[in-house]
Amino acid sequence: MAGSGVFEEIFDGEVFKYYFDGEWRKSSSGKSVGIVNPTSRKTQYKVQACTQEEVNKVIENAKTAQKAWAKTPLWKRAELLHKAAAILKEHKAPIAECLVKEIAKPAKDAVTEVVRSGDLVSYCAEEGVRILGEGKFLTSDSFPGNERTKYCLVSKIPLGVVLAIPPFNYPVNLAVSKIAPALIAGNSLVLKPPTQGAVAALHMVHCFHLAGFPKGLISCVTGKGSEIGDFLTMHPGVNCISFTGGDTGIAISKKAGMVPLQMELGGKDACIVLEDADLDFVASNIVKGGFSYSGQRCTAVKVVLVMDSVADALVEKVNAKVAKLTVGPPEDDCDITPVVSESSSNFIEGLVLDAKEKGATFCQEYKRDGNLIWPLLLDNVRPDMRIAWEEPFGPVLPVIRINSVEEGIHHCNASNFGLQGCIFTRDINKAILISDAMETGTVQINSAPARGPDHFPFQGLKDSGIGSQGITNSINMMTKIKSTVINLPTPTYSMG
Ligand SMILES: NC(=O)C1=CN([C@@H]2O[C@H](COP(=O)(O)OP(=O)(O)OC[C@H]3O[C@@H](n4cnc5c(N)ncnc54)[C@H](OP(=O)(O)O)[C@@H]3O)[C@@H](O)[C@H]2O)C=CC1
Ligand SMILES: O=C(O)[C@H](O)COP(=O)(O)O
Repeated sequence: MAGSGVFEEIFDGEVFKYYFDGEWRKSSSGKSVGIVNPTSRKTQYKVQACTQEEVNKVIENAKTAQKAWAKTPLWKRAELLHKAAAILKEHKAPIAECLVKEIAKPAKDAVTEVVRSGDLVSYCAEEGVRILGEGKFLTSDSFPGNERTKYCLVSKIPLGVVLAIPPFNYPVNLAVSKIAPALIAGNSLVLKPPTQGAVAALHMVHCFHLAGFPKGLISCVTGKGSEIGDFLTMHPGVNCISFTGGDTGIAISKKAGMVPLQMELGGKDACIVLEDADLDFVASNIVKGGFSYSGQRCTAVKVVLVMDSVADALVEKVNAKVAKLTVGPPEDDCDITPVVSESSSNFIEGLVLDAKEKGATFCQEYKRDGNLIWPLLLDNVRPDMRIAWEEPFGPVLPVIRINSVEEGIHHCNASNFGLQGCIFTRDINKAILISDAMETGTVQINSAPARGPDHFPFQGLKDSGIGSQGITNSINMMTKIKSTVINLPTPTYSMG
């Protein structure tokens, strides 16, 4: 059960505590924030509503802890991360239980998220000792007019305090994807978890606590993003922000100071299907890509752009598979579970009603019970419908019929988003041409979009983000280059 066993100290019996200076504490605000279970729609857990004063102390503390951590040998940092990864995996069951209750993630996927997170932390430790242990050596004589009198030693140094803000859909995995690179690179880390998913994140942080990281190096403050978010992101003590979420990220990037930003935001991932594609294979990918975790993935297939000549056949195959999806509570490991909140369900319903009014073909009857929305394929969607452009973040997938590849590319590139896209065809030459023309951070050929494996670069163009994630890129992003130049009194050429 959440907050029991080794996790007892993170819970006061009513409210989960926040983590500061290596200890679990209650906020002086005396206030808490409720976390509503998307399935029961009742308050499941409560977390502390931290104050600005507490945020100030956490950041001050993180600053001090970072100085000592930067002097800790790289292999020791890696050793602690490996330990945290093992503890995380050992306690996958209670953490997964929180994911089921807080964000209605299907039971098996919840366990997978925790295990994947442990693997990510270990991989990051290994990658860190390799790439941070290497630098560059340059000599001056390669630039015109110079003799070989200067040796430049280039290394990577930490940034300081990294602020990590993950979204609700992967509160553990998208938290460790920021925590592990920050720590291996010698930074300290302040985590502000999403409210839905905060309790799973607090359990994950306790695994780092149990691993024995120095006091103050990792902290976790809870509270509503709308209340403490701006204070955190605009705080002068923060040296880097790594954020994953929706449009909030655009607002943060306008307000944040002169600090490096890593922003992974929304997407409208297009799936372009050509006439020669294997339609059974495509249908499986569309159903998995569009409906897993009820479409609440930034990398979900969010619009199908299919050549008209094969559209009827494809839609029939997709419908046959949609009919087999199980719908119900996450505890039963159903394919389709309630979406995260009532406001999210209402938003999705708004997109569905707009499509209905404008004449889309409903392949299934629209059905909703509370936050549970049955999977729905909308055929013959046209560009004047909101669902053609907006991200439902739910189990509703639009199909747009196209008459040329150019039409598909045009629709994809007219979007404000540019996260991922995918192409299905047996013609690899055509696939490469289309991939090059698509304005997205990643294009998958013959597979639905996906972020993983977690060491692959992951980035969005346009409103989908700034910078690139993936283990190696995140480590690099959370460091700065430092040069030390050795100046010699006389030129020296090797072997000369
Ligand atoms: N590209 C990618 O990698 C991914 C993108 N996403 C995108 O995220 C969205 C869904 O996630 P969701 O959690 O709803 O996204 P939000 O943008 O609503 O929230 C993300 C995080 O920001 C916090 N937050 C809210 N307001 C502020 C603020 N003013 N300052 C700082 N932080 C704030 C939230 O806290 P709180 O919960 O307390 O409000 C949460 O921790 C979708 O658009 C999806 O596409 C999701 C996953 C991956
Ligand atoms: O948050 C998201 O939606 C993820 O970044 C997508 O991850 P996945 O493709 O591995 O599900």
